[in-house]
Formats: sequence, structure tokens, C-alpha cells
Amino acid sequence: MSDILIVDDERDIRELISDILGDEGYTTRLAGNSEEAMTEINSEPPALLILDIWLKDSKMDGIDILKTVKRDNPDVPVVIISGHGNIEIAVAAIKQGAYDFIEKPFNIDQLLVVIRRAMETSRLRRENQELRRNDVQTAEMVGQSASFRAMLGQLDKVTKSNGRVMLSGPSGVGKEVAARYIHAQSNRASAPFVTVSCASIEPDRMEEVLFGRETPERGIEQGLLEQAHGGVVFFDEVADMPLGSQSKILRVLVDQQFQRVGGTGKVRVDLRVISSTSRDLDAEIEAGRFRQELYHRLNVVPIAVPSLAERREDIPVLAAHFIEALNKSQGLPLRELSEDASALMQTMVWPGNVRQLRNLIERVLILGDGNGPIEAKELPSSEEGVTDDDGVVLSGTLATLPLREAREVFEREYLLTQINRFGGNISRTANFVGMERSALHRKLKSLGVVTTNKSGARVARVEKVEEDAE
Ligand SMILES: Nc1ncnc2c1ncn2[C@@H]1O[C@H](COP(=O)(O)OP(=O)(O)OP(=O)(O)O)[C@@H](O)[C@H]1O
Repeated sequence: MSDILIVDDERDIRELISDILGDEGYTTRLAGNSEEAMTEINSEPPALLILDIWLKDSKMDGIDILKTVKRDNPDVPVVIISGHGNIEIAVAAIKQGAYDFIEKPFNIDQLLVVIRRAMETSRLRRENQELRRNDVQTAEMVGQSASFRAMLGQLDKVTKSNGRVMLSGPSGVGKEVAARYIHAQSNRASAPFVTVSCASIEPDRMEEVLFGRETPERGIEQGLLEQAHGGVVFFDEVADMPLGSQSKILRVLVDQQFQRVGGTGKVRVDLRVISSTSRDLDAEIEAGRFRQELYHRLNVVPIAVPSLAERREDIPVLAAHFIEALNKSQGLPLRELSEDASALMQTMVWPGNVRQLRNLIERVLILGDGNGPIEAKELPSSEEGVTDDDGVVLSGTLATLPLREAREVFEREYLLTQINRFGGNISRTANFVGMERSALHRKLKSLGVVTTNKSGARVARVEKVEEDAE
């Protein structure tokens, strides 16, 4: 759902708009009358509808189409094209729920501004819907490890207060889940939880999105702060908020009130503020990208959400939780996790944290065949991984073996590498690895490592043992 449907009875006009939008990277569909328009909408609702209000040779006029769309697909924004001098009709269309209107003959820049804003509105609506859909899932906090329980203890302490909380931690650790947990456990649970995705709102629209706006045509449109009244507003990735908006938010926090864009009166809201950051805010302040006063206001109770690497013992329970959740929500197979798959997961590198774990489980369930337990071989091999700073990560197969066998695998790999490094020279290898030459020989024999001559160079490989000839 990312295309734009253009409905106009004048072929030149619909093709002109389509060309302009095509140049801007949008995909378009075209319809020349109401029947074609309704067929397109019913087969797949577009992300945006551009609708001529006067349609010749059509059963329905533009207003009828608008009403039908607003009834059946209320989230599709509709931009009306009206003839010059038909402003009253355009205003009437806006009262019926049209997003905006453009007058013929229109100017390209004006057209594009309206379209961009309408598309962004559509995107934000979809995102919000998505969040609402994930609500139940994201309010659930799964984990048993000590670091997870310590964090949960901190969250429990703040649920009953109104204190502003700053959740920090890398991407995908569950900061939003933690914010929703606070909301769900607090006495604001029945009031809204509204997320402000600071990174995805266009800076020049931030004020309108947060504070809402007032126009003669459409009256009052509430912003996110007003929508969150009585509940919780969650500033996700607060460090991505433009400096200008930071000052405005600061003023709201101090005054407890604000003005809508284009409005004159003051709006009072009762909000609990929770914020999140994956960046080091001290460094952002130092670099002049974040306002110190705002930081002090938001950071009353700082809570660090541990990375998945800090709570590897939670990986099997999280995996089992996601398998069950994906079975319920998408009907994916309800598979168990074999012990070696579980062990391998606990040693993998997780830069994307819990979100990456969830995505991996989803991928394995979609691609895998059968309903048997998930095996280690279905998981990405260690070569796909990245190295981890804390060095706790082993190569894939090692993690799944008992110590004796793992040691053998390691010794074999290690000695093969060293012998080849020293061009097959056992004495130099023995010297480097810190073993007697004869002991190294015995070791190689027991591991099945042989050294052979290949194109004049000595190489080691695993097979039957051969006499060393130096
Ligand atoms: N403890 C948990 N129990 C269950 N699911 C979790 C847990 N932590 C995270 N998740 C899941 O991991 C995914 C990412 O979580 P969330 O969006 O809260 O992370 P985040 O830290 O806010 O990420 P970002 O900073 O990238 O927005 C979500 O699908 C969420 O449901």
C-alpha cells in the first residue's frame, strides 16, 4: 500500500499528475471515472487518493467517492482537485474528511507539498495502527536473568509514581516494551499510551504533529500530546528530536501547557513522560545536539535496559516466547528448540538484540520445513556473525559440543592453522605453541593431522598420520 490513485476525467490532467509524481519516485494508478476508481480502491486501497470533484460520465461524483472511501477505508487520505472558483465545494469536501485540496490550474510545487504531507500523515497513521496491533505483544516482558530482574525491579518501583523515566540501551533491547510495561502497571493504564517517534517525524512538521493545529477549514486537529492526555507520552529516540523542537518540549514541560499551530488559546494536558535513547546523551549535550535543561527534566529516573549479550541465559525463554507468539499471530509452526540450537543462540552475536532474535526465529519458522525441533544447522553459521567486544562468543559448532570434543575440535583447528603458518615446519610450530617436538607429533597423530608436501610447500591437513621429514 504505497501507491497513489489519481482519479480525474481529463486524461491530460491525470497523466500530467502521474508524470510529476513518477519523477518524484511515487508509484501511481489512474482512473478516468467513478467505476474505475471504485474498482481500483476495492482491489487494493491506495496510500493516497487524488480525486477530481467533478467527474463527467460517472455514476458517482467526487463527493460520493469521498464519502464511500471515508466510510470503508478511513485511513486513506484524500486530496481533492477542484476547479477554479469551486472553493466552497472543496471546503465542503474537507468537512467530509478530505485531507486537503488543490485548485486547478495547479502549480507543481504546491501539488508536491500537499502530497508529501498527505503521504506522511498516511505513514504515521499506519505506524500507529501497527503499534496498536502489537500492543498486547509489546507490553509483555519476558526474561528471568539477574540483570533482567534487576531492571524489572527498577521499573516496578517507578510504576506508581509520576516520575519522568529515561530508558537507555542499544537498539532492539526492549526500551519501548519497558515503557509500555510502566504504563500498563501504572494508574494511567486505562488512559492512552502515545509514541512519538522522534527520528521518523519530519523536523518541520514536528510542532504540528506534537501540538496539533487549528485552521478555519478544518477546525481543531489534535496533536500527539493532546491525544495522550491523562496517559503516557513516550519520546522514542529522544536524541533525534531537532533542537528547535527540544526547546518547545522543554517549555511544555515547564509550563504544562502549549498552543496548537495556528491557534491562540492555551491547551493544558496531564501527561506522564517516558523517553528512550540508544545514544549517549552526555556526548550529545557536549556536541551541542541536545539541550542540557531538557535532559535534566527528562532524566529524573534513568533506567538502563540490558543488552541481549548481558542476559544470554534469557535467550531460550525469549525464543520460546516468540515461537508461541508467532504461532498465535501468524500461524507459524509451533516448534521446539533443540538443545544445540539453544546453545548456539546463546553464543551468537546479537547487535540487534531482542528484535534480531525475534526476526531470526520468524525467519527460521518461515523457511524451515517440518514441525520437529529447530536444529543448530538451521541457524546462521558463525561466519555470518560479527565479532563481539566481550569475547564470549565461540565459533558455531564448538558451542554445541561437550568440553572434551570441543577441545579436540579446537586443538585440531588451532594446530592445523599454526603448522600451515610455519610452512609445515614442525620444529618451529612446536617452538611457537610451546610444546616438545615429540609431544606435538603425538598430539597431531591422535588428532589425525598429517603434513604433506604440496608443490614444494609443506601443508597440514586432517587424515592418516605420515612421518615428518624435515
Ligand atoms: N523482554 C522482552 N520480552 C518480550 N519481547 C521483547 C522484550 N524485549 C524486547 N522485546 C521485543 O523485541 C522487539 C524490540 O523491542 P523494542 O521496540 O521495545 O526495542 P527498543 O529498545 O525500543 O528498540 P529501538 O531503540 O530500536 O526502538 C519487539 O518486538 C519487542 O516485542
